[in-house]
Amino acid sequence: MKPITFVTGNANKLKEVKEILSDGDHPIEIISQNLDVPEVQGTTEEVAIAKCKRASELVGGPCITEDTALAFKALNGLPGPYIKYFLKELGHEGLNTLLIGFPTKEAEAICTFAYSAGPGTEPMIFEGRTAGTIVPARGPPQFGWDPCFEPLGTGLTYAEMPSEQKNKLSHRYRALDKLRKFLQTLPEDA
Ligand SMILES: O=P(O)(O)OP(=O)(O)OP(=O)(O)OC[C@H]1O[C@@H](n2cnc3c(O)ncnc32)[C@H](O)[C@@H]1O
Ligand SMILES: [Mg+2]
Repeated sequence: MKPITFVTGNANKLKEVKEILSDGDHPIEIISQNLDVPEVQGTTEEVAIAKCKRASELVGGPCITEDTALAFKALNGLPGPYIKYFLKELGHEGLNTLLIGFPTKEAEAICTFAYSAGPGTEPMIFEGRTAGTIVPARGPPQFGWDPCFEPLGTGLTYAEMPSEQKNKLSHRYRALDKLRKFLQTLPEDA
């Protein structure tokens, strides 16, 4: 199948997407474009759809984009799609501090891929979720909030896991599993 263009400014996302999609019987080749696409406010779906529409206009053809949200149960899903700015201003410690006084530290990592067939078309959405707990940072701080997210039942934060382990249970893996199945149905000349 033809390679697909992934528009992202995040090198860690790109690395994981390549690892996950190159694995298995039908590897999918990724071409990346590092473009800074403006992100609107709204639900994770609204943010993902608007970003993919804009990305396909910039690319001038089909593309995929990805949005990651971290939803705290005690905060009714916030910071959600705004986690990037919360992490930047508050750090790992601040994310924990936010939850002081709340009875639950439960959170959900949400990955939303969007596929656009080209400018002017309505993007399709593929979502993956992984449930976990917000904990004081453990493990190498290489990728975003990985050190303070512990998926349920693992006893390890994302940052403490080998990448093969994260890539088998992550929000990103679960969304890509759906996207992969869809991409395989596209005609060769799409
Ligand atoms: O260009 P794009 O693809 O938008 O890349 P971005 O870094 O701006 O990414 P988002 O807008 O989706 O913001 C998500 C934030 O969550 C972080 N993040 C994304 N996936 C993650 C993961 O699997 N583990 C930890 N942090 C992650 C990422 O570094 C950002 O700070
Ligand atoms: Mg972004």
